[in-house]
Formats: sequence, structure tokens, C-alpha cells
Amino acid sequence: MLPSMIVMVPTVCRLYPSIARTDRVAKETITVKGITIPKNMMVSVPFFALHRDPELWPEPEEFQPERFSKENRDKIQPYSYMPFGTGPRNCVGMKFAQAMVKVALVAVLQHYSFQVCEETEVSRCFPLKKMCICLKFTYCT
Ligand code: HEM
Repeated sequence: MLPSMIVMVPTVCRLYPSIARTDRVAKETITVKGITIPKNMMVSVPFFALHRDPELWPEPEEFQPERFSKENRDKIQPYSYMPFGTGPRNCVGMKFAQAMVKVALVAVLQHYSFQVCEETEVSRCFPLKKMCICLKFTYCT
């Protein structure tokens, strides 16, 4: 497996989580950091906002795959990255979905080569959409 692929998938999941939030219902009244959550109240966990919180992710808008490298992975704060949710009700398909994304990427890379167009601004802070629009695909036989 290409090391770059191992860090690319979580990088895309951080910036573009396919599910923007999850919810939980409080089983009992609880006070967390001075905020009281009454029993039965629904609490939302906004993945999208969490994944772009500058206190958790310096330069949050930047596409920096090295955040998930072997060396840096341990610096990620618990519960700051959760595209598949967390806890006993997290996504049961997580491992399967991650494996499928990698298989799909390998299949695409086996048949196509990619190059950026002249209009593409290549910077460390590119919006993924722009990148996709400007990419040229060449089918490799
Ligand atoms: C990129 C693909 C996927 C993403 C981003 C995703 C994300 C999520 C998220 C955020 C949750 C809520 C977890 C929580 O509230 O803590 C969830 C739940 C769940 N997912 Fe996925 N999922 C994906 C693919 C799949 C696949 C492929 C399957 C099945 C083969 C699957 C089955 C489930 C099930 C059954 C639950 C409910 C688990 C429960 O309530 O105990 N998901 N998923």
C-alpha cells in the first residue's frame, strides 16, 4: 500500500466528511464544563465544524496529509477526528468502507494518469473541488 494513500484518505475525510454530524440523547441530566444537559435532550456532534476547529487543527483549511503520518498521528487529540462517529455506536462499516475506498483508488490509478492543467493553482491550500475540475485524465491502456 502506498504510504501516501494511508494519509490521503483521512485527510479527505477530515476536510470533507460525508456525514456532517451525529446525535446522541442524554440518558440522564449531566453538567459538562458548566453546561447542564437535561435528561432526554438531543446533543449534536458536528463533525464538519470539529474537523476544522483551529484549536484542534492548526491552519484547518489546509490540505496537509502529513497530519496523519506515523510520526504525527499520536498528536491528534482524542475525539477531534471522527468521520465514522465514535463509541459503541460508531459506524459498523468503517473498516469495510475504508478498504473499499483504497481498492477504488487503486483501480482508478491503475487505469488513469493524472496531471494538473495550466489553470490549476498548485498550492498547499487548494480546495479539492478546484483540483478535481482542473485535472486531466488520461486512460492508460
Ligand atoms: C465512507 C463511508 C461511511 C461513512 C463516512 C460512514 C459514517 C457513519 C457515521 C458517522 C455513523 C454514525 C456513528 C455515530 O453516531 O457514532 C455511521 C453509522 C453506521 N454505519 Fe456507516 N459510514 C460509512 C459506510 C458504511 C458502510 C459501508 C456500512 C455497512 C456496510 C455502514 C453501516 C453503518 C451502520 C449499520 C451504522 C449504525 C451503527 C449503530 O447505530 O450502531 N456504514 N456511519
